[in-house]
Amino acid sequence: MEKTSTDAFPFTMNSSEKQETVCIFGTGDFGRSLALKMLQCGYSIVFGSRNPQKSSLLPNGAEVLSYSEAAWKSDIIIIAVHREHYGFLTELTEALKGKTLVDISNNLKINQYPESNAEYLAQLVPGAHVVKAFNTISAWALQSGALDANRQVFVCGNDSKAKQRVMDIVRTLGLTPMDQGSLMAAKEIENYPLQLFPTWKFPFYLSAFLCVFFFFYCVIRDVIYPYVNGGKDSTFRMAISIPNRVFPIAALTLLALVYLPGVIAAILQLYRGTKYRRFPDWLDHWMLCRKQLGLVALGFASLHVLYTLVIPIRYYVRWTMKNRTITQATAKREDPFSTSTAWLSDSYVALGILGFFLFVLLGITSLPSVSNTVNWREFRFVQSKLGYLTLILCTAHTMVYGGKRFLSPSSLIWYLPSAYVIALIIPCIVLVIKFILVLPCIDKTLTRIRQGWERNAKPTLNGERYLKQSSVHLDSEL
Ligand SMILES: Cc1cc2nc3c(=O)[nH]c(=O)nc-3n(C[C@H](O)[C@H](O)[C@H](O)COP(=O)(O)OP(=O)(O)OC[C@H]3O[C@@H](n4cnc5c(N)ncnc54)[C@H](O)[C@@H]3O)c2cc1C
Ligand SMILES: NC(=O)C1=CN([C@@H]2O[C@H](COP(=O)(O)OP(=O)(O)OC[C@H]3O[C@@H](n4cnc5c(N)ncnc54)[C@H](OP(=O)(O)O)[C@@H]3O)[C@@H](O)[C@H]2O)C=CC1
Ligand code: HEM
Ligand SMILES: [Fe+3]
Repeated sequence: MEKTSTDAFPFTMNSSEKQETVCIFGTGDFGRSLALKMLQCGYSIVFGSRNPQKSSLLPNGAEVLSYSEAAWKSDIIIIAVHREHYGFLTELTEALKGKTLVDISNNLKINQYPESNAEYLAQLVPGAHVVKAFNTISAWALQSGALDANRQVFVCGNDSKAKQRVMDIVRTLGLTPMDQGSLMAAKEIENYPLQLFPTWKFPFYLSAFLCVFFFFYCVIRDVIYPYVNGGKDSTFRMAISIPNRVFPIAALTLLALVYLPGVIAAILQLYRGTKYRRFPDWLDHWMLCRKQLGLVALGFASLHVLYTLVIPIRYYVRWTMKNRTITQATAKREDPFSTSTAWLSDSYVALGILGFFLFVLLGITSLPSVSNTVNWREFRFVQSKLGYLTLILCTAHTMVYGGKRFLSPSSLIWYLPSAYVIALIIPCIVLVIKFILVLPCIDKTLTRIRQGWERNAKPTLNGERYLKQSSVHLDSEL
């Protein structure tokens, strides 16, 4: 078949160049999508198929042969077949000798097989050079061109020439190859698409725990206590009142937990007198999911704002207001205006609004399209300085909300303080330590340590000088 189709014109390759022929085994979803993309980028495609006659829906311009015929047509063969069906390849050992086999397969579960699919393929066809690639790209994304989200193609293989050729193809397709080393890396690469939001796991479980804990805490104080003490049914509070305590408390706690690892890291560096020792794993991982923690916190803060907006239209609130007015009228008693209460009430709402504004600003700067337009220092300024300001404002909002009741023994119910008092513990700890850390004498030492100065500057015995991993990670994340 000649390559004459209109939807397959070359634009990346010089038309005078001889077109490279690539063979694709398997005419399934992925094989077809990849073929279409490669034809558009100027490659000649030969499909290998069990039923070359019956194959349908193939892109115009591609040739379809039997597996054994197709194998002789090209040096590069992309195996777009599920691992379970690799068996037929053993019969083609002769034709595949010295050729580059590209394994693109995925499994259904992490660690489904003892060895990676690519290593299994290498065992089946010992004479071929196996390269792992493309498994993190979906057939749908290849076809629809919606590749903005993920242009990275992880590539690994033992033969560097074969690997280079595959990386060239990846580049020609407008994707970015990421060399992951030898075929030993295949197992990890095969696990990538099977992972479910790995950096979101910790924030997710933590916020679920916080919500459940504070929900039951508030139920005890706001529902069970009034029932036990006066037979009052306050269960309706579980719909809005209690969520509007739980969500802002979760937001404040998570926001504080975004900034806690930074101060722990600073204390560790001061204590050790060097920045060249690796942080413990838990701290490293905590540092790496701060962005996710922050975004989850922003989500909860937004919920709090929405719940707060509906307060005036709530039946319970309107009833309470009306009833108070009637009670005062019948008792001919006036409620004197308290300027200090007015100040407290306006202040805490104003602090909340400002805090939320900065919170949203942090969220906006974390969008890649925005963070790409600011430099590293500007990003740090927003995330670190304005981030602390957000934490200060939100903490102040909560403290002033507590106002005169804050820490008063009368607000204890069954010895339990109000939920927001508990929620203030972590933010206050973070802010106090941060305040100590920015005192000039301590800040000076910390800055010197972070510039490479070491308190005991003699060579370490085992020569281990780890880079501060988390900051490296943070840099590469941007
Ligand atoms: C809504 C929201 C969105 C967020 N989005 C993002 C995001 O997109 N990306 C992201 O990374 N975080 C994000 N975060 C998390 C958080 O804002 C940042 O991680 C922030 O940089 C943490 O600031 P920090 O001062 O605690 O820590 P760090 O900036 O890690 O450092 C603490 C201090 O140490 C200094 N320091 C740290 N490392 C070094 C070093 N190697 N050399 C010299 N000095 C050093 C810093 O200058 C700083 O003063 C987000 C948070 C929220 C609430
Ligand atoms: N779909 C996707 O988005 C992605 C898929 N992958 C990987 O690509 C590979 C192919 O996936 P996909 O195209 O979706 O799968 P399909 O089931 O759509 O296609 C598999 C193809 O394998 C061929 N094949 C060879 N031997 C057999 C056999 N014994 N039984 C059934 N089929 C056989 C068939 O082609 P023929 O009839 O021509 O012989 C078939 O069309 C898989 O390893 C998958 O993990 C990787 C990333 C993304
Ligand atoms: C537009 C912004 C905001 C407004 C208008 C606002 C308003 C309010 C109001 C009216 C209350 C009292 C709720 C009640 O009576 O039950 C409250 C409580 C609270 N707010 Fe906000 N808030 C805002 C933003 C924030 C933000 C960004 C945070 C923190 C991340 C926050 C944390 C809290 C906390 C912890 C409480 C105490 C909850 C409780 O125990 O009742 N608020 N806020
Ligand atoms: Fe890591």
